[in-house]
Amino acid sequence: MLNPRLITQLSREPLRAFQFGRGGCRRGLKVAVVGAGGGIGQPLSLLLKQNPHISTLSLHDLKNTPGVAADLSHINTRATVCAFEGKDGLKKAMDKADIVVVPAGMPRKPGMKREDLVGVNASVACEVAFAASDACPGALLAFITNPINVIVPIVATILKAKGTYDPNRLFGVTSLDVVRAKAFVGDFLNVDPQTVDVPVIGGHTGRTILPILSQCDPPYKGTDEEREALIHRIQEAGTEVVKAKDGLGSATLSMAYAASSFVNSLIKGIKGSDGDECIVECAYVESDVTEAKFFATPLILGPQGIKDNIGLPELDDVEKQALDCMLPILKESIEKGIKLGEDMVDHC
Ligand SMILES: NC(=O)C1=CN([C@@H]2O[C@H](COP(=O)(O)OP(=O)(O)OC[C@H]3O[C@@H](n4cnc5c(N)ncnc54)[C@H](O)[C@@H]3O)[C@@H](O)[C@H]2O)C=CC1
Ligand SMILES: O=C([O-])CC(=O)C(=O)O
Repeated sequence: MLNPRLITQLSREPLRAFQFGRGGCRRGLKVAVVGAGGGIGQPLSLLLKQNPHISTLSLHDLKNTPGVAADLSHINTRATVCAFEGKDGLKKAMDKADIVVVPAGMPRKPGMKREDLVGVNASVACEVAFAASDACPGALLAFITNPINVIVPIVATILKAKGTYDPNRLFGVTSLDVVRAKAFVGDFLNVDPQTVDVPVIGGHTGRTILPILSQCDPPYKGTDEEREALIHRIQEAGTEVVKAKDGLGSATLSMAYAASSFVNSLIKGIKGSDGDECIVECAYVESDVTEAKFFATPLILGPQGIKDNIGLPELDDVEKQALDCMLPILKESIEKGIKLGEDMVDHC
């Protein structure tokens, strides 16, 4: 066990890389968490430490990762935990990673929209995209950083300019919308939410979050008013948490749960499914399913990331109207992201 004074001393060293566990990082599936010291990053790292397929869990943040890594390294599961800090540590943390999951960046405060975070968070995404191009060009990249609708097009544009873009390997994580839809529908129907299946398509702000209740399993039964209220609650659930936390940030624990489930599915895809099992997750990816160049739909995951885009679920008339309403909003965010990405290619 490393004693805390040694960690403090080490953290002043310029290399800023530490390994905890038996004999350093072992070969195997490597998952890097960028933003690992934050509200989402810490519980997400805890959940990922429990995945037996991960042999190296590589934690990066601007500071404080040695403490988080030392703490996690005492858990008796397979993954060796490595800690990296600062800008210099980013590429080292991501070196030859199989999966990079990114909960780095600023969260909302009450009164803010997710879009208000672009100014700060675009540069974080840009740094990660540049580092990924050099350190792990074949990795699956899962961005949690808001606003997802803009951040993913920024990253795609930068990766394209660097010649390392593979649309099957870049994901905006929207699984919290699915987790919430399952929780709220389960509550409404008075059934175990784990047994609920409901696709959520589109993007990750307000009206661009579209739960397809017509395809819910078990079938959703409610009046039109109840259905409208339920959809509105799913769309505004992030704001519900921001208000409840009253200035102390946005969803962290439910997001960590949703992101770890998503990463576990990516891992299942990489490892190959057992028999006929199909690994399906909704995520915001490059898409030709609608007029929007990026769009979340259910995806089949495989060893190279997206194996197949299942496309739009069947929609009823109300859902078709909601889709028409959301597309201009989503397209504007995507254009903004592409433009920002082009501007950042030379300046990041
Ligand atoms: N996709 C989704 O469904 C959700 C997305 N989010 C977003 O996730 C992001 C993180 O949220 P929290 O963990 O609550 O925030 P937080 O502030 O608690 O943690 C963010 C961490 O990122 C680190 N960071 C900032 N810039 C960095 C950089 N350049 N390199 C490495 N690390 C850096 C910070 O030091 C901090 O530890 C926010 O943008 C938030 O809006 C939050 C909830 C749901
Ligand atoms: O609402 C926020 O700012 C965080 C988020 O994306 C969510 O909880 O869905």
